[in-house]
Amino acid sequence: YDKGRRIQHELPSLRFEGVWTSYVVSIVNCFCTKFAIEEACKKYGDRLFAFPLVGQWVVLARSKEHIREICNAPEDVLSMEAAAEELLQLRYTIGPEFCNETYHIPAIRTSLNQNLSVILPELVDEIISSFKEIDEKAMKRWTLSTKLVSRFRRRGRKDIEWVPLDGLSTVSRIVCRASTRVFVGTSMARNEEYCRLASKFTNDTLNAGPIIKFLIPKFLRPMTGFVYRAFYGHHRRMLALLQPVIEQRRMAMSASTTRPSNDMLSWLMATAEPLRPHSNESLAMRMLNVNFVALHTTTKTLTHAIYHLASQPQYIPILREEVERYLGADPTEWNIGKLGRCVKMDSFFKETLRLNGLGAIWMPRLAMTDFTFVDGTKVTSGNFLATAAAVVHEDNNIYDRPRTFDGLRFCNLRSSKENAFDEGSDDWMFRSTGTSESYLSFGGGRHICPGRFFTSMEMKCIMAYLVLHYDVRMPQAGVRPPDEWYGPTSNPARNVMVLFKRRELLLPDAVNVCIYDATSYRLCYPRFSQFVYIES
Ligand code: HEM
Repeated sequence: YDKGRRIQHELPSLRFEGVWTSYVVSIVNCFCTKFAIEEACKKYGDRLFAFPLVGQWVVLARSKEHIREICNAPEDVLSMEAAAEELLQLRYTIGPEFCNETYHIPAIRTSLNQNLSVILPELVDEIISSFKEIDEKAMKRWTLSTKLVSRFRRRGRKDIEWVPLDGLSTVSRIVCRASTRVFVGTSMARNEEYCRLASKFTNDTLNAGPIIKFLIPKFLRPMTGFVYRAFYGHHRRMLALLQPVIEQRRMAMSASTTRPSNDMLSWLMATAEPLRPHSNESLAMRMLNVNFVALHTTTKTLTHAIYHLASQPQYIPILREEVERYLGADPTEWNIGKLGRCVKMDSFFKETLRLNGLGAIWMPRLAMTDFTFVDGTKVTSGNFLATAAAVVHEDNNIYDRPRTFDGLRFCNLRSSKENAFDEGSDDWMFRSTGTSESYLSFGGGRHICPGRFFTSMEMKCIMAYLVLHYDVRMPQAGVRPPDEWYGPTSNPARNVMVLFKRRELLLPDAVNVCIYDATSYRLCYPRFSQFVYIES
């Protein structure tokens, strides 16, 4: 444990730098990591400093110059793969094959991103279907129980309309179904066992990694990993579910030269097969890994966004108006171009990720050789580096009123720039998928998140469907549940009920009210929450 500290003795660190005192401080820091990092940043300004996490010292960077250098450093100098492997003990939790071969990354980077417009209709279809499923189950249960209660308590109809749903698990269900539809297809998206396994695998892996790292001595880790994998049996269960689908795809691929379907499984097979044929086990495991990087990140972000929306319902009409204007009420007609015009919703997600990202420390890197920054600061081989992302995101030299959630912050910044909406302008910086040294939500450099375009599209479709069909609020008006922190990682609060109310969308066909739209000088009437223009 102390090795990292000793070789980094030339870097400043918060008080208590001794072997045992630093260990105690690291445990105390566990309960207030974000605050402790902020304190250190105040003390050391733009300098690099060493920060004790439990069992691990990490060198933190917050200045633009240092972050840029970390992003630009080659993999064999500052390695992201080695850092993730070590911090999450991926070799033992997921398996050595995952660490040795990462062909799922090019599949996401090229095939998924190139096919976004092709997969959009499937994604939307699954979102509609999962909302309907949740809706029916929850509404039935709630209406029944509320009716019974109301008989005794004489509650009014108003109460019955608002249905409480667990925020995190509802979002998790929708994201899992929508992503799985794009990754494997309809059969698995509707398979309860598959979705449960995909989410459980991520949680188990994220919990087991740090436990193995901090509690198990190195020589016992291979055996612990073996026992862990055998006990949980994620791979075995995934193989049992996916084997028939993989066999079917293989047959379709050998029968014709074209790919059988446009989903992640087919892209993985197409990427892997020319190099060397991959076993069914290997492909099933690879699918688990894609779920590992895709599901919890999207679920967390979308839940945070819904908590913001429900606690600040003034944003609902703003987002709804934008969705009605650019996407329209019929989700089957949504496309990438129309989604791209929803700049307010895009800004809402970007602001959510700024304030409620994945944690206080992002972009971990392991120094494979000694690394010297331009200002002369040297980080010796074997040390971990990372960025103090939460501090950067709440820096008042970069953002105005940085601790306040302003859902339209980036939209306003975008429109304040001349020609920001023109083709070829640099407005990408203000888009949710744009990154810079002051916005680190998707990392940076060669490891920048390749799934950010997909996740942005997915979250926008879900949110658009939500605001079109529901009103949301928190049980206690205006109160957002505080995030839960585990050391440097943050999560949206669990077991929090969000109240949903289905909107009355269906107006009678023969509407006897026409509205004069002053912007387009046309008459229109409201239908399906959209304005239908009367052309002649
Ligand atoms: C809101 C959702 C998401 C967030 C906040 C997020 C964030 C990140 C971050 C911070 C990194 C590390 C970058 C670095 O260290 O420089 C990363 C890497 C990665 N992400 Fe995401 N991500 C999200 C969704 C997704 C999705 C949906 C996918 C897959 C479809 C995905 C696939 C990956 C992969 C494969 C990597 C590793 C890239 C590499 O090693 O080169 N992510 N992501």
